[in-house]
Amino acid sequence: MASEPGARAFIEQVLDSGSWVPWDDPEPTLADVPDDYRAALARARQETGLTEAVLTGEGRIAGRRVAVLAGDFGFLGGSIGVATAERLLLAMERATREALPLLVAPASGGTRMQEGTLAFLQMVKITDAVAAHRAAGLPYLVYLRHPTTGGVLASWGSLGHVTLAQPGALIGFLGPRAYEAIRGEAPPDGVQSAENLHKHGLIDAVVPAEELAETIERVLNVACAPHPVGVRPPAPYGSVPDVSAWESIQRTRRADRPGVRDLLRATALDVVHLHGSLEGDVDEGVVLALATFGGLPCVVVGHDRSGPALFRSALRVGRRGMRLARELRVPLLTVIDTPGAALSPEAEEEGVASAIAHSLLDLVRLDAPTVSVVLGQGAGGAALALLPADRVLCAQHGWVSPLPPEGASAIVHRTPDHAPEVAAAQGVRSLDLLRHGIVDRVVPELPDAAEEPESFLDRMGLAIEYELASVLVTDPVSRLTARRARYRNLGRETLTSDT
Ligand SMILES: CC(C)(COP(=O)(O)OP(=O)(O)OC[C@H]1O[C@@H](n2cnc3c(N)ncnc32)[C@H](O)[C@@H]1OP(=O)(O)O)[C@@H](O)C(=O)NCCC(=O)NCCSC(=O)CC(=O)O
Repeated sequence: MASEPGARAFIEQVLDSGSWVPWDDPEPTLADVPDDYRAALARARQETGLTEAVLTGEGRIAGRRVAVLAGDFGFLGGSIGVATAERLLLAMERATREALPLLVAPASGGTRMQEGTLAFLQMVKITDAVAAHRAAGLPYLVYLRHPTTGGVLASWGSLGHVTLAQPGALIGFLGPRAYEAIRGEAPPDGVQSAENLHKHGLIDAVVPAEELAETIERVLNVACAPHPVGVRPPAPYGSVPDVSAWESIQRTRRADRPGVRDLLRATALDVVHLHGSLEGDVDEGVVLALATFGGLPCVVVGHDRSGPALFRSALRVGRRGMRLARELRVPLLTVIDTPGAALSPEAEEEGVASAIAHSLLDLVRLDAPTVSVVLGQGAGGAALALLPADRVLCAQHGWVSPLPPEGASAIVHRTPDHAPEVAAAQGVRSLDLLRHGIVDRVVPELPDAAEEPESFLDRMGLAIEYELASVLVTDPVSRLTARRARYRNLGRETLTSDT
């Protein structure tokens, strides 16, 4: 790929025109530098007009203040020495102090070889500064430019709430020059490309620099959205019709029933689809996105009914969504629409049950406000893993059952043929869920979502907006207390005492 435009060109391309304000100190200096390194530094300064391999400062994206840290590969391969690290550190600390989102855009050969191990260990303090910034609830956004390698990728380049990359960029841990020297052969073609890492769940999206500002704007519209001051409830819906469980189940299985992607398309704004766990898991069975509903922000984790059965990877992607909601301090919206988790030898061996348990563990105690929506099918542990929330909405034909009704019938009757009666007896319908306090509000379908997708989705979008507003205005301590009490008390009214 053609050589990377320098840090200055990148900054000009991405920030609002004329908004850049540099933060860098004039000339970082190192004592006791060998002559050849001193000469290389002087040459790099002369050739690039920069004083170090990173530029730091602030500017605006769509009018919003953002701190920016950009690497310049032309300066000693964008490598990180002690002075470079100091500059990064000071900028990260200032961004945290001034409560600014950070956009970091490295282009680097990694640790500066001329400075050796002391430079290598700088990764620790840079990572600590990233941790402090994230702990302050501030968005940390990464744009990986060509090339990004070594300790930069293995520290501040891989810790984004959202990670984007330049098309065609070489991105890898051990860069090809070192790989070939150490392993005696060139790395296979294409492995260290932005596109390949995206495919493997390590990068959310590959975005040209000229489109970056627009993507960052949407991310910040979600991550920095103001909280509502009040809540306007939607009109009441009237009573929930008494249709059979089996009729609802069949209606939710219609191929043309709208799913989470349709919900986002029809009712949300600022949608940024995220991809994978950023730790190497990808799963087409789950949607992870940032979005706003009526201006209210949320992280969306939803089952994609058009995707495959859920494996452990889907649950890991979901848990990333929970972490994002907690760290960015925005509500989590989960959308349940699954015929069930993968039932296969591989799923057993990779621990799908353990993944469900860990998802549930994270969700029941999640600090962030939570709203869940039973949009359609809600079979088994895969549904449960996303269900518990401060507020639970259910589409009229949505249902929740311990396993697919045919499986329940097989356990009780040794044949799947009694699924309709078993589903009725198990109380899986929205009407039953409402009666038991498992859901708070049932959103009508007239007569079902597939027959009136636009108006159903509008109704659901408004209901979500209302619930997001109500969880956002509730004080966090009482919200968490109420959530715990709700699940603690579930089903207790059905107990009798002999004494
Ligand atoms: C990044 C690259 C793909 C870029 O290849 P290119 O052909 O475009 O460029 P290049 O190799 O000629 O490099 C351009 C100039 O930058 C210099 N340069 C590159 N990386 C450097 C570094 N880390 N320290 C000091 N100088 C560096 C080169 O010497 C060269 O200088 P001149 O022009 O004067 O000759 C390659 O350099 C590469 O594969 N590097 C290895 C990356 C890597 O594995 N780093 C790990 C470092 S250890 C580390 O970071 C810690 C860890 O891994 O945890």
